[in-house]
Amino acid sequence: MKKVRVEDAVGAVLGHDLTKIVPGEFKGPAFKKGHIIKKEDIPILKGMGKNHIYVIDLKEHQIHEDEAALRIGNAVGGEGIYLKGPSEGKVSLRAKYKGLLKINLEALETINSIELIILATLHNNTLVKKDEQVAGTRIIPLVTEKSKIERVEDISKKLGTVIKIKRLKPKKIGIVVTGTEVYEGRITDKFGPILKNKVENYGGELVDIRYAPDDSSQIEKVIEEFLKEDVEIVFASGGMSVDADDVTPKAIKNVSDNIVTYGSPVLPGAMFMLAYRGKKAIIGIPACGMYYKTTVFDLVFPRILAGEILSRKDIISLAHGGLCLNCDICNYPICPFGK
Ligand SMILES: Nc1nc2c(c(=O)[nH]1)N[C@H]1C(S)=C(S)[C@@H](COP(=O)(O)OP(=O)(O)OC[C@H]3O[C@@H](n4cnc5c(N)ncnc54)[C@H](O)[C@@H]3O)O[C@H]1N2
Ligand code: MOO
Repeated sequence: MKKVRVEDAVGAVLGHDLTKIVPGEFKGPAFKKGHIIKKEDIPILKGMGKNHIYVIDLKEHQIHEDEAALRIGNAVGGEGIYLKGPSEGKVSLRAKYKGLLKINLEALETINSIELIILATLHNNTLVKKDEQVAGTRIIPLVTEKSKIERVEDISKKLGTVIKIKRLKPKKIGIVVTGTEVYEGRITDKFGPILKNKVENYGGELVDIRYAPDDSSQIEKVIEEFLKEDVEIVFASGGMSVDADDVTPKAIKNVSDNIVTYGSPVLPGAMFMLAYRGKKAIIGIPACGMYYKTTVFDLVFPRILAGEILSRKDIISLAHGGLCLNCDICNYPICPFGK
């Protein structure tokens, strides 16, 4: 540390806390270790009886925690991210808009392998709100080598954007509610309104809810109509499991050219189906989607709205964290489900 005149200390980094005491009123640090001295601090320091202070002698190859955190934040934050701070050496990364958080896990791990640098994030694929904090970063000591920050910048360049937010696009959605009991009016449709609500909450554009009995060709006919009307995502609800009348998977199979999965390693959601006709997704939603507040549907649908074409591997990787706790009050996404 170096002793300097207060007047000469502007821009320098304070080497230790400076305590201020006003009898009966205040005792505490007026300036904290690591604070960068500003011009307006000079009269305050003099008023505290400080004509000289100890500052950290920052060498050419070193960087202060505030600047380091800002540089890491700028290097790792991509589309849809803004920075807040630094505050006490930490920079937070926030969402510019509502969307799907994408974390490059390989890059995240590589960056955190650099000693004394930390970057903590929410889980990949979390649906985040505007202004929500999605990550935080800092270095551990007050000062570190510039070369470490340059490594973070290199990793971000080589491995691609580390943290970004994908916007959800308001895709056109058609719902076909299956079940002869509903089609014939024996029971009131409870599934359609629930799915309509989900579409609205996630920001999709509902075209129509149509009905079909447990007859494969009639379900196919409704799906085909939707596809002709430029619907981009079709939901088919019910009839997804093993009963003699469960024909929805067969209907989806017949109208699709790519079956990604029938069955998902998620509970609730075992009987879920995802298929594509070209880029149009056809989603079979089992009746659990009507009963439980959150199911596999909530893990998959935002990703499809964000423009992702999901593979079988994406569905398989839902297994870890795919068991819902089935809480009395559902706090999803603030829970382990889908993480
Ligand atoms: N023996 C087995 N039983 C069940 C299995 C299984 O593998 N073996 N799977 C279970 C799972 S997992 C689910 S999820 C459920 C339901 O699957 P489905 O999608 O086939 O459901 P449905 O048979 O069509 O209907 C079940 C129940 O819900 C009522 N329903 C359906 N749609 C509507 C609607 N639009 N409005 C109101 N009510 C509706 C329907 O009338 C039935 O009562 O199967 C488990 N069983
Ligand atoms: O598809 Mo059922 O989903 O597991 O309750």
